[in-house]
Amino acid sequence: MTLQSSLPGVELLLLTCSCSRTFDMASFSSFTTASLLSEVCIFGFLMQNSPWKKPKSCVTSSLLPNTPTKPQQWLQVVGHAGSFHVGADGTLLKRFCEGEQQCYLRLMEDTLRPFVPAYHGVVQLDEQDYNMMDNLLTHFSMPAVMDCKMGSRTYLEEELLISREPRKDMYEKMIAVDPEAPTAQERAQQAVLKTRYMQWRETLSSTTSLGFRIEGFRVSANEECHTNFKRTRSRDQVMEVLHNFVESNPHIVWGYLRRLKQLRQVLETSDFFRAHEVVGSSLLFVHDWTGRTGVWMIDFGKTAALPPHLTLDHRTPWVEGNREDGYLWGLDNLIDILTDMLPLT
Ligand SMILES: O=P(O)(O)O[C@H]1[C@H](O)[C@@H](OP(=O)(O)O)[C@H](OP(=O)(O)O)[C@@H](OP(=O)(O)O)[C@H]1O
Ligand SMILES: Nc1ncnc2c1ncn2[C@@H]1O[C@H](COP(=O)(O)OP(=O)(O)O)[C@@H](O)[C@H]1O
Repeated sequence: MTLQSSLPGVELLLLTCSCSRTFDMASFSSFTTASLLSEVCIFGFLMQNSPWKKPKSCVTSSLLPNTPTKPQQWLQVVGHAGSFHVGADGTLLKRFCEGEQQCYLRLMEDTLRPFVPAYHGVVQLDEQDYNMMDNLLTHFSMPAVMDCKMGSRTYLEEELLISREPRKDMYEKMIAVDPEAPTAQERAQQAVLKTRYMQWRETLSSTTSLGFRIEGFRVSANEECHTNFKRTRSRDQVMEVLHNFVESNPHIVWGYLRRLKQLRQVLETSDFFRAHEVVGSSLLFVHDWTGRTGVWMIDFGKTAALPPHLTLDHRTPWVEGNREDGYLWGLDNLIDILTDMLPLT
């Protein structure tokens, strides 16, 4: 397979991946380390400037001015702090997750490939593995970026079955939004179960009512990231946020609609999509002042392969056991709302 990358080691790496669907992680990692040594040196250099350990929302990063390659901007709208490094040549490193790696390997051979960041294999940095992928902001100029979490459920079914300790951090996040939300028992424990927290977030936002929610966006480089959408639930509220993101520019809305309709068409026939429960995955919206727009699927950390006898239509409402995720239902609603944002002709 030929890859869109100027990194020779990376090409070699993916050739290895695509030849063998199952491989030994340990030998894969050491191969990676050896073949990408020069890249890792560059990443080591970049680490001094990386957003490691910064707060969870909206982390910006750019490469040093004397970096030999084109300077890159990167913005983390939401997600776990400390999971990313900006790589060289338009790449991004995300802390390794084997499930996500498996998804990217399959996606590189699926019709969805143009709708996800190109995947370049695993690299190792300070004994930590990373999945290496394209930085989707690379070809934009001072882009506006929005993260929409897709689907009507944000936790895996299997998480319901695992009995976990109630969490104090989630209790704190809950009362920060609504001090009345915890039950008497949760208040006494000062802790909530993760699935209870996730379900509360779903019903408070548009996840339950529309099958997607806006996690955050930033319109221009000199402004803050907006992430205060935990209570953005109704269709009208969502539309208002989308208007703010596109600055009511119909040209941008058209661009996004075209892309989302193409994505929907491909999702409806994708082998990968039919055979996976896609939970917690986002659509990353990117546009810039030139009018360029793009949307990609990102975050496959909680995307799980289904047993061979099971397929999903991604629109049927979820009941425990059917594993439906509401992804396409959410995409239908998102397309509908964007369509209603266009001026009447
Ligand atoms: O958005 P807030 O309200 O902060 O809640 C977050 C998100 O739901 C994360 O999901 P995602 O990664 O899909 O954005 C989830 O990560 P995972 O479920 O992926 O782990 C976090 O769980 P913890 O990582 O367990 O804290 C949870 O605390
Ligand atoms: N390939 C990418 N290109 C550009 N930005 C990305 C890419 N992947 C993730 N991001 C940025 O990082 C954020 C968090 O990504 P995500 O994969 O959802 O992380 P987490 O698994 O920690 O939730 C996104 O909202 C987006 O801003």
